[in-house]
Amino acid sequence: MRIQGPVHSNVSVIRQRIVRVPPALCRSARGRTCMQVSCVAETSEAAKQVPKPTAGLSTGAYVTNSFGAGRVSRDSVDEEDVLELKNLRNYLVPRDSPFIVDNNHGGGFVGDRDRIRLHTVEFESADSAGSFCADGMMTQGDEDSCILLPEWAIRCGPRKTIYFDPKQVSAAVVTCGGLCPGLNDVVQNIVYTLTDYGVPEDNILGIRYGLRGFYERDAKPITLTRKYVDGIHLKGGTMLGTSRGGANVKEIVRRIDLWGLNMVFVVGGNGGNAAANAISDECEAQGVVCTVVGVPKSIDNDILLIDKCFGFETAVEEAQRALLAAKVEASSARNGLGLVKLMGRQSGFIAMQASMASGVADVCLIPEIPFRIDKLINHIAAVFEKQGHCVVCIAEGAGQDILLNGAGGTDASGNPILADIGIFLRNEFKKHFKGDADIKYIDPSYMIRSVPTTSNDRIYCKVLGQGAVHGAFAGYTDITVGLVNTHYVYLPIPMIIQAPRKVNPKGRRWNRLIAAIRQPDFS
Ligand SMILES: Nc1ncnc2c1ncn2[C@@H]1O[C@H](COP(=O)(O)OP(=O)(O)O)[C@@H](O)[C@H]1O
Ligand SMILES: O=P(O)(O)OC[C@H]1O[C@](O)(COP(=O)(O)O)[C@@H](O)[C@@H]1O
Repeated sequence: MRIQGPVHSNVSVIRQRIVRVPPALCRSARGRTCMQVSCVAETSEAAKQVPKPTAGLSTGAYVTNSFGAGRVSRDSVDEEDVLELKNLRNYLVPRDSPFIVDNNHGGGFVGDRDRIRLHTVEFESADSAGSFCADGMMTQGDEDSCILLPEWAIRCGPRKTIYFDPKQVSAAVVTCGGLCPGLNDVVQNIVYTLTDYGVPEDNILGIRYGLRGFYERDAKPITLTRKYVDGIHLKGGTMLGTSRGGANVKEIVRRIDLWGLNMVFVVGGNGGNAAANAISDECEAQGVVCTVVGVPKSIDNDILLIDKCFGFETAVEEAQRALLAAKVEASSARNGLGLVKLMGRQSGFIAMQASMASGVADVCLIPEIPFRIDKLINHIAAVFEKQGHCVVCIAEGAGQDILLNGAGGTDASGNPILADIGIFLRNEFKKHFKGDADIKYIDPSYMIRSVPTTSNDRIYCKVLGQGAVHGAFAGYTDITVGLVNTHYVYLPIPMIIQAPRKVNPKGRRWNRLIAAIRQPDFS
């Protein structure tokens, strides 16, 4: 549907509120994420400079940032402290959900005001582990990058009131970026859920080979029927195809308009969600009423706020197999050294979790934590001394700073092209240990991301596929769906694409690993 003039979607971001913080509240904020606020408020001169509450806004203790308001005190929670979502409801006609007849199979519905708490831990003091940035998220893995978040996120799920007539829905599904276990599962469940609402099968398009498939002549979209997607979850990869680059957003929106699409589902990572956001904005600018919903995919698990991306658990399962193989090889040789390189361009989640899960890694190196080769080699020598062999796990993005010939440049999507740290380290180890170590190098990267999902991920993908469609029928747009604090929520896409999520070098998860494997500091 096209309307005259630009669509002004019905508010999305938190209302801007800058509220004076009483010193008492600042103290109760335990000197953590609200630092910026409390520092200002504790000095009386500075406090005078903090704007007074705007008329009509309830007094609370919040500070605004680009996408949300940060909570300062739980006492002051009010109705609006929630990550609001964009919606197109002003342009759509509300109606009953078709599932109302049997109260959604007896399971009931989710209300628009149902919400999930984003701040779940109450810390005793600023000394408690993890208390820093407790009311927010870190975008860069360091303390300066802490962004405050509101208290709540809107719950994902089916609503009693929907904003599209299922018979009039024309939807498209696209997968983009690198492979990840579960892409087919998500596509399948989007199709199943759309047809459950009553969307005619002929009206569901599968876009081929990523975003370029919207407009490239040699990759015509396919019709996604239930029969077509039956059983696709048993295979790895994506039956739609994927690619990097090709995000010609104007051209994409031209096709959306031409084909009369009113729902677009983008299954992608930080890049894919950025594309979804750009498509949503362009639709808005051109007055095209189409809801755009992302499903966050990242084998690197590097999406802000999301507990874990679909496929990540499967990837860890596969990755730890490579570590187990490295252990068998290494422990069968005198001074055996098993070196395993895993994916993780900017975030070391796979390496960290696989190392922890395997119980055989002696060293884990991730992009977030720099290391020195001499210190690493000394440690490996010490491990040889103690146990006769050593297993080293390295994420592909680690140690890029020490590589002599960085690959440089970017791929078609603008992601940095990395130099091969695995080969480099293997050569360095060979140079150093000469004939005194038996080095086996394993790079299972593409094997890991091409497998079908394990059962937990399969279930997760089902919920995400269903949730994406429920969000679209609810009239929301520019949203993504994910598991946050073990609940399914909708998040505004601009919130999650600010930066890739990283392992917190001072966090409990990393700390548990290095304690378990007794890894010293290599910096
Ligand atoms: N900032 C952006 N704006 C619009 N499109 C983008 C942006 N970043 C990436 N894309 C597009 O999103 C798609 C997927 O991005 P990519 O980085 O390859 O994978 P991922 O979605 O896994 O991060 C590509 O087609 C890419 O061109
Ligand atoms: O060889 P490709 O397809 O560019 O993929 C390599 C990259 O894909 C990843 O697995 C995931 O990247 P995306 O999330 O951008 O798809 C990275 O870990 C890895 O660097």
